[in-house]
Amino acid sequence: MEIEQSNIANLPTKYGKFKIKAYKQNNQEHLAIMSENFESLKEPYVRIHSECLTGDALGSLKCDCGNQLNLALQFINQNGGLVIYHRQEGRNIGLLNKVNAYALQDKGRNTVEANLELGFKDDEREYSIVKYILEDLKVDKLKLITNNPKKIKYIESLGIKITQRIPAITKKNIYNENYLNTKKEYFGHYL
Ligand SMILES: Nc1nc2c(ncn2[C@@H]2O[C@H](COP(=O)(O)OP(=O)(O)OP(=O)(O)O)[C@@H](O)[C@H]2O)c(=O)[nH]1
Ligand SMILES: [Zn+2]
Repeated sequence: MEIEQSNIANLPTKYGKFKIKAYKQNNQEHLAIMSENFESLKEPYVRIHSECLTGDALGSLKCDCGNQLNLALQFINQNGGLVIYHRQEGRNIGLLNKVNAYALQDKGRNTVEANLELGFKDDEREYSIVKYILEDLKVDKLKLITNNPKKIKYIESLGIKITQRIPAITKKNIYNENYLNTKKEYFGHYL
């Protein structure tokens, strides 16, 4: 697998100062966003955040992604660690297909039914680039910020030790209630 890497650069943000490094694999560009003390940490906090343009950049209320990203950046800036911004939009079906899935949700399908109706699996994400980034940054032990038990299993199956799970819970609203219920009941998220 051919992976291109950037140099490390400074990124001051409203949450505080970070260092960033980019990785490119098959036209998907991912980002490692590190706290300034990252190199000195033996067991960093890590958030693997799947891209959600509508939630992360547009303030969509249909999901919890934007709030989870804000929380994670704030937490990691204060407590030390790494956010991997994993550019697998729409659980890796891409933005156009996610909008089609949203159109089906407007007609009453839930997030899983919509994916299946479009011919996709319920979740198309894969984590090989995450393994690569963690190895590159010399992380073999971490505290993972997630509610997703499947994500924990995937990361552990890559040979990475998770010593603690930190919940990433955000507020419900009338637009994301169904989405969060499906995550809890179908995917088994700790919500
Ligand atoms: N296909 C599809 N993807 C969605 C939908 N809503 C959000 N997403 C994507 O779902 C991904 C986030 O996955 P989630 O299931 O919310 O959470 P997770 O990453 O598995 O688990 P956490 O670590 O607990 O956040 C992002 O890539 C979003 O773009 C949807 O209705 N359909
Ligand atoms: Zn989202």
